[in-house]
Amino acid sequence: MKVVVCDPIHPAGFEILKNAKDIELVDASRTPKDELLKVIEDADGVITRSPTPVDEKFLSHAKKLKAVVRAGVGVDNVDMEAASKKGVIIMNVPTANTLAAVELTMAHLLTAARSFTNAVWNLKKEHEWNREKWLGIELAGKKLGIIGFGNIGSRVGIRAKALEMDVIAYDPYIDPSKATDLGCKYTTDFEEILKCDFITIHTPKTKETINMITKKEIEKMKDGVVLINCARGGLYNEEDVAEALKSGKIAWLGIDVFNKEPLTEHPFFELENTSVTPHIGANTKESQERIAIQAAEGIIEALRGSSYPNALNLPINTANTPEWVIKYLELSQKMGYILSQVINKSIKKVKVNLSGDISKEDKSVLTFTLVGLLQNITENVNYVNAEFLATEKGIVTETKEIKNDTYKNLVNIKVITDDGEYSISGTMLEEHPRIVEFKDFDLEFEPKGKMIFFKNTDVPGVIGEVGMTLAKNNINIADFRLGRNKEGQAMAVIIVDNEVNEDVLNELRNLKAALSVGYAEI
Ligand SMILES: NC(=O)c1ccc[n+]([C@@H]2O[C@H](COP(=O)([O-])OP(=O)(O)OC[C@H]3O[C@@H](n4cnc5c(N)ncnc54)[C@H](O)[C@@H]3O)[C@@H](O)[C@H]2O)c1
Ligand SMILES: O=C(O)CC[C@@H](O)C(=O)O
Repeated sequence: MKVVVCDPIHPAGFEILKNAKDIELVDASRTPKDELLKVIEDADGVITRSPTPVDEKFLSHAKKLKAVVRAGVGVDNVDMEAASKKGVIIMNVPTANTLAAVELTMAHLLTAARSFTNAVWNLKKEHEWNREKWLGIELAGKKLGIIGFGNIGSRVGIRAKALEMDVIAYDPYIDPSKATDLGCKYTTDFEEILKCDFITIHTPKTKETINMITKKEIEKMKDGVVLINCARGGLYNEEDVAEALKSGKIAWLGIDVFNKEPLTEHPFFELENTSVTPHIGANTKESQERIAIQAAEGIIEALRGSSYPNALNLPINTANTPEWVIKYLELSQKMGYILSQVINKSIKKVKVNLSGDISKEDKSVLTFTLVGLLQNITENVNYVNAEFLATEKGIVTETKEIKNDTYKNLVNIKVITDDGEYSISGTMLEEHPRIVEFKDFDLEFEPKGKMIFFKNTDVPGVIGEVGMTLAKNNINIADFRLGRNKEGQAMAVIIVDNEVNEDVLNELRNLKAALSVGYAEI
């Protein structure tokens, strides 16, 4: 399997990839981005950092791509929808660079308080001894507003508390105790953040957070406020912030990330009251080593199919899913796969009816069912793209909770095609997967092996005729299950040991009592 490393990573990551016997490593970390598109054409996996956008263009060139590891946190440069449609699994390395980003934020905060970079520059490069000019302010006793109180924001809070700042956290998506347990105030009132002496942002770049600070918000801020952004370019509107820096409304901006990167010219670089760094939040020896190791291990595991650490577009996080749920998901996929083999008309609708605790997992059950169902219809279907592919094929899907008094949990799949409805139900009996209904007939069998589904009018002698036909073709019956209905019909599921070809199935179809004959193999 070919893994292309698209951006520089720590040597420890290269070492792991080189030592993996089943991996062919291509180091394209110094390859110009337009040439990279050629290199990734036959890549099974790639490792990227922020300079490599994983967009439609990238994805359309990488025809064999199965997984991408973003060696860092932010995935704002990954087209998640396009990747999911193509069945490409996207993973990131979420906490390996947290401390590095936290410490850079603290550096910008302290720099802002003491005009540190300017004082250093003034003495070293301009050779001036200016003690009066570099009059700073103390962080102690000042209010720090933190927007986004996740891995980085919360640790900035801890450090700011140690510097005796009053910390206010704004993050509508956390439990307030995450902030209050650390001695920080929690607010849902954004205006309260705007009234702080220092404001730092640590959110992902989303539709909601782009331009979170614009002229309108700046007007509500204190005169002489300090802004820090070590998260993503564009969370603060660059033009509006530049204007306020010029007027002195904002006393200082500490910034590591920009709307367009890389860049060497920017209005912020021309201003004295800014500290600017070239997106080095994650750049410490320790963090880069951790990231590279985790990224290399992650891509290998994903390509081997053993696990998908920190996958962002999988329908379920297998690490956190209870074993019993996984068994039901596997059963749903098998049931979908059985139906895909007996149905020969195009699918119009898939209904997943669930009963018991499994009904809480309806989305995952639907995904696994679709993977099974589409297996024979579509190439490269997987858990990431199954729903997209179903929608693309015009298949309507629906999940519903139903009542059943017989089983603790039940999964019923109904597939509607041009020639009618196909139904299959399954459950786990003493931890073993069992089909308990097929095409509205109650019967019980294990979804395994070579299965003939024989539907007939319920008249004497049919079982004998079926047995004779199979025997004549040297097909041994391993198991025989029968279900009957009130309309005088029967359904047999015959599990056989030997190959069953179309001629044998046609012989069975020609038996007088036969109504329909299907075949599936798992
Ligand atoms: N400069 C760098 O090199 C560097 C390094 C690492 C991370 N980052 C960036 O830092 C940011 C934070 O990373 P993290 O690891 O702390 O992520 P995280 O997911 O742990 O935390 C993000 C927090 O933002 C919150 N949030 C989301 N939308 C919000 C909104 N509208 N308002 C308020 N809060 C909101 C979330 O609830 C979450 O708690 C990301 O953008 C990441 O890409 C930058
Ligand atoms: O080094 C990088 O690729 C970006 C690091 C950082 O912005 C991240 O999101 O993890």
